[in-house]
Amino acid sequence: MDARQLKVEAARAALAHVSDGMRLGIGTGSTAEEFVRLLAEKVATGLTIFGVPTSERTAILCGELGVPLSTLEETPELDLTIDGADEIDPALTLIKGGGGALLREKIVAAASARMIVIADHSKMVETLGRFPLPIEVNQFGLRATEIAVAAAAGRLGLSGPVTLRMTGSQPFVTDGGHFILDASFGRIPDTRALSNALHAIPGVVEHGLFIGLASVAIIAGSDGIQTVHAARKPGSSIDHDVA
Ligand SMILES: O=C(CO)[C@H](O)[C@H](O)COP(=O)(O)O
Repeated sequence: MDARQLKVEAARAALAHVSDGMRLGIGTGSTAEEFVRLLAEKVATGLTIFGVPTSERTAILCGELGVPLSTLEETPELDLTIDGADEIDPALTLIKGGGGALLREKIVAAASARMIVIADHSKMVETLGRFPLPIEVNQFGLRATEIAVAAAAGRLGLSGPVTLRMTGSQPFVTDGGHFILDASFGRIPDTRALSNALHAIPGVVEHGLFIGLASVAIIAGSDGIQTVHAARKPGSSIDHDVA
C-alpha cells in the first residue's frame, strides 16, 4: 500500500465513528482531505452532518464536494473532530501545524467532545520532536518573540534552529494573519513544560503541541489499522488494539 492509500484507510476507519446528526470538526492536511472525500460520498447518499472546517483550505474542499458547513460562531459545541497530525506519541500528545492551521485546529478540537486523529504509521514516535514544532506568532515583534522562544526552550535544556516559515520569498501567513516559527529543538521529553513556557511569551499566539485533546488515534499500516486509545486518567495504561 502506498502512502496515499494508508491515509485513505485511516480516514475510512474514522468515518465509522460518524453518525447522522453529528456536528463535526474537520481537520486540515492531506489525510484530513481524504476524510473529506469519503465524508462527501456519504453525504451524497444521505448522511446528514455538518462540519466546521479548521482552515480556509478545508472549507474550500468541503464546498467543492458538497459537505454542509457551519462556523464555530453558529455551532460552538461539536461532537467530534477528525484531523491529521505530524507526530503522535503513545499518550496521544501530538505535534500539529505542518499545514499551518494549528490555531484553528486547536480551537476546534477544544470545542469538541472527542478528537480522533488519523495518520499513517510513519507519524508514530516514542518521543515528540523529530518534526519541527510549529509556533504561531504575532507579526508584531517577530524578532523579540524568536529570541524569547529560544530562551524559554534553553531554560528547559532544549535548543536548535527556530526558523520563520516561508512561502517562496514571503513569510507564510496563517488564516488568522500570523506568522509561523518552526522550532527544531529535537526530542521534547516534557511537552507540558514547553507548552507552559511558550504560552507565557506574549508574542506567541499558539503552538502545535496538542496535549490531552486526542482521545483516539487511528493509525494505518501495511498490516492493517491500529486504534490507540488515550489513557483516561494520568498514570493509567494506554490500550492498543489491532483491528
Ligand atoms: O496539522 C496539520 C495542519 O496544520 C496537519 O494535520 C498535519 O500537518 C498533517 O498533515 P498530513 O495529513 O498532510 O500529513
